[in-house]
Amino acid sequence: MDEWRATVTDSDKKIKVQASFVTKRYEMAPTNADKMKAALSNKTFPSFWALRGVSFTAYEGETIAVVGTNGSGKSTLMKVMSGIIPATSGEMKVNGAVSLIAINAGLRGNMSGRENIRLKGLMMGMSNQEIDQKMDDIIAFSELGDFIDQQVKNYSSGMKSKLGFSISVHADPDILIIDEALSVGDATFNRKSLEKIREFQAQGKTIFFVSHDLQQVREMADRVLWLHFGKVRMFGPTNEVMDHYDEFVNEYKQLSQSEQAQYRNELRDAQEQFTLDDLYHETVSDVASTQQAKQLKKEIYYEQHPSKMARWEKWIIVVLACLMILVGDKIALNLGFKTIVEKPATLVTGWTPKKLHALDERHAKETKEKAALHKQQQNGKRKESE
Ligand SMILES: Nc1ncnc2c1ncn2[C@@H]1O[C@H](COP(=O)(O)OP(=O)(O)OP(=O)(O)O)[C@@H](O)[C@H]1O
Repeated sequence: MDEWRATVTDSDKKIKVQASFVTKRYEMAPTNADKMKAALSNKTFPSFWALRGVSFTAYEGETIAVVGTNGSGKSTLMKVMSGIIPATSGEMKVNGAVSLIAINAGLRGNMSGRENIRLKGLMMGMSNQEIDQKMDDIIAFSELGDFIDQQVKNYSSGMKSKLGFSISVHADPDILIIDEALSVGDATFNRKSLEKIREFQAQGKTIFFVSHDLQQVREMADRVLWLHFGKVRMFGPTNEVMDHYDEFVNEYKQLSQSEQAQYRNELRDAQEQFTLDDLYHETVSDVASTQQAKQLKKEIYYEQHPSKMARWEKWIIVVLACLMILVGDKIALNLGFKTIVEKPATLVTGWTPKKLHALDERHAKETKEKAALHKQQQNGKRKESE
C-alpha cells in the first residue's frame, strides 16, 4: 500500500458523508413542457428509480471509489451528494464544503475560461480577492494558455475537464467528488491530477471518485462502493470488493448478447416497478424490535421533495401567471408600468392609454368647472354683503 493512503473506518473518525436510504426517481416525461404540465396536474409519467435506497457512511480522510456498470447510478449519486440535484427520499448528510469535478460540470459555454473561473469560484464559496490571488495558478494548472480568454463552448472535452478540475482543486474543498474526470485529459495532465489527489489524501480530505479504470481504483481507493442498477451491491475494503466486481464483470462478459440484454432488461424493469414499500419490506426483516421498525419507516419514507405540488402551491402559480399575463398585456398596450402602479384598476378594466387620456381630460374639465362655479358663488356672496 502506498504511504499516502489512509487506513480506514476508525469508528472514532469524523463522519463526512452519511447516506440513509437515498432514492432518486426520474420521471420519464418526453419533454420539459410535459414535466411542467405533469407537475401542475395529477398526470404522472412512468418512473425510473436511478437510486433505490442507497446507504453508506464515509469518514474523514477516506478515499472511496464508486464503481458499477453503465447506468448503475454513479453520476446520479455524485450529483445528489454535491447538492446539484435533490434526493427523492431518504437523507444525504454532508459535513463540509463539497466540490464536484465532472466533465462540463457548472461551466458556461458562452463565457470565457477566465470568466468561468470567477463564476465557479464564487459558486464554490471563494471570495473575489481569493479568486484574484489564485487566478494565475488555476490558469497555469489548467494548461489552457491563451485559450483561457476563448469561450468555453469552443473547448474540447479534455480542455473543459482540465479547466473544471483546476478550478475545483484550487477551491480547497473538504470533500472532493470526482466523476470520471481523472481520465479524460492527456497522460501528462492525468499524472498531474493524480498527484493533486494524493496531496489531498495526505491532507486528510475525503474523496469520492467514479472510475471505470479498475487498476486506478485498486491503487487509489481505501474502500469501494459498488452500485448495481441503483442499489449498493457491496461496500467495503478495496481489494475485497474489487475481487467480487472483477468476478461479476468476467461472468457477465461470458453471457451471450441476448442473455446480457435479458439480464439488463429484467433489472431495468425492477427499477421502473420499484416502490418505497418494497424497500421497507426488504429492510424491515433485518430489524429486531417494533421501535427499530418505526425508526426505519421514518427514514425510508423521509420525503425531501414530493414530486407533486400541494394545492396552495398550484394556486400561487396560477395567480402569478395571471398577473404576469395582465401586466404584460397592458405594457404591450403602451400603458406604462407607472400608470399600472398608480391606477391598478387598469389591469382589469381593459382601458387603453387613449381612454385614460380622455378620462384625465374629463377630470380636468370637471375640476375647472367646479372652480369657476365656486368663484361665481364667492362673487355673488361678496356683492350681497356690499
Ligand atoms: N434526467 C434523467 N431523466 C431520466 N433518466 C435519467 C436521467 N439521468 C439519468 N437517468 C437514468 O438513470 C440511470 C443512472 O444514470 P447515471 O448517469 O447516474 O449512471 P452512471 O452509473 O453514472 O452511468 P455511466 O457509467 O454510463 O456514466 C440511467 O439508467 C439513466 O438513463
